[in-house]
Parts: sequence; structure tokens; C-alpha cells
Amino acid sequence: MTPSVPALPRLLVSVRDAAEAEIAAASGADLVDAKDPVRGALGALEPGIVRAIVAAVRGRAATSAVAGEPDDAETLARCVAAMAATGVDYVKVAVSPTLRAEPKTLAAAARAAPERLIAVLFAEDALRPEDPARLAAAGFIGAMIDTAGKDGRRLPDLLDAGRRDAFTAACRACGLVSGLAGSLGIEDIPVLAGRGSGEGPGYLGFRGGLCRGGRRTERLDPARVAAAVADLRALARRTAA
Ligand SMILES: O=C[C@H](O)COP(=O)(O)O
Repeated sequence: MTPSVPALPRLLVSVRDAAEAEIAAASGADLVDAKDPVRGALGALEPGIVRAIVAAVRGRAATSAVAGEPDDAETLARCVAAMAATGVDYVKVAVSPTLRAEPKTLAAAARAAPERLIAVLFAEDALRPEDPARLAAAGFIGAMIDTAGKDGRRLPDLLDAGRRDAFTAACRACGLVSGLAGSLGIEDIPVLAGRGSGEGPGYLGFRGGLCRGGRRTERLDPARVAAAVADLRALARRTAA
């Protein structure tokens, strides 16, 4: 099941437990993403917590879970399989430039979560034009760019509009759903969303910017989540008018 690509991005909200999943789902998030913010940029939660998050969402949104930042091929396939077994709709996993150059490694990872695997590429790493096509050929269904260093620098600080657009266009050309994330704030939505003709990313991913005080290790702030949903929906209405 590959998520359809809407004219404007859908909202991904990363949560750390069932209580935050309830906030995100009740607020209207399109994708509730299970992630442990105290374990780095792409920290995996324990499978039991991920299962509780899936149960809390109760089908009101799609679900994904982060499988971590594996260094080698065997670990990549193993952590993807472990997270796929939790029953989430999608698995997100960091794929380093080295592993992205290994077609057999990518294919083995995709087989561990058929039609459910999303690669996360870090903006601080080398992003090659052929990355999306390689991932699609291996069986990935999506690719996101995120930031590895959660030091306050946002994705637009690290990746200019030209390179962001090139990435989302390359994903679209090979049938991958694309996503952009990385310390984004609500104010980034109009800048990153595109003009509504589908040229923007399929998802915009948030955590820190929707937490209390803008700190990703704090709790999710229901008012900020609701504001992000409202802004995306208002943008869709303006674009449709
Ligand atoms: O995919 C979304 C990420 O969880 C974004 O996290 P962040 O906003 O803390 O960088």
C-alpha cells in the first residue's frame, strides 16, 4: 500500500508514547510516527510502546515507526523486520550514503517490510541525485530528508529550496512518497508546502516544533499540533479556491 501523493503535504507528527499518539491523532495528524527523541535524531522505541501507539491511534491516522540508524547491512534488515512486526503501517529507517550505494543491502531491507519501508536521508550527508531511484528500485516506498544534528538548525538552514525541490521531484519521478523534516516550525509550512500542484513533498514531518518550548524532548503541545493541522488545511483551502 503506497500512500497517495496529495496536492499539498500531509502532516507527520513524531510521538514518544500512546498519550502523545492520542494528541496527534485527535488533532488530525495524517501520519503518527513512533520515535524516541532521547535516542538521537532517529531513535527507535521499544516494540511494546510502538504497539501501544498503534492501538491509541485506532485507525484515525496512518502510523509509522522509526527503526533507528543502522551502520551495516545485517543490522539494517534486522531492525526493519523488528519494527515491521509491531503492526505499524510504515517503517522509517536511516540509510547512510554507504548503504544507499549497495543495491542488495537495500533490497534485503525492503523485503523485511514489503511495501512499507521509508528511507531517511540526513541533510548533513551527501545527497546524490540517483538516491531516490536506487531506493525505489530496491522496493522502498518513500524517502524523507531529516536533520541528524538537532542543534536548532532547521532543514531550510541546511538544504536550499533548489535541492529540496530536486529531491521531491526525483522521488515523484520514481514513485516514491517524499517527506521533509528537520527541526521544522509551523512557520515553515507555507515555505515548504509547495504551490498545491503536487510539486511539494508528500509529507512534512515535525516533532520539536510542536513540543512545549520548541524542545523535542519535551511533551507534545496539543495547541501547536492543532495549529499545524489548521495551517495545512487553510493552505489547502486557499490553493483549491
Ligand atoms: O520525521 C519527523 C521528525 O521526527 C522531525 O523531528 P524534529 O522536528 O524534532 O527534527
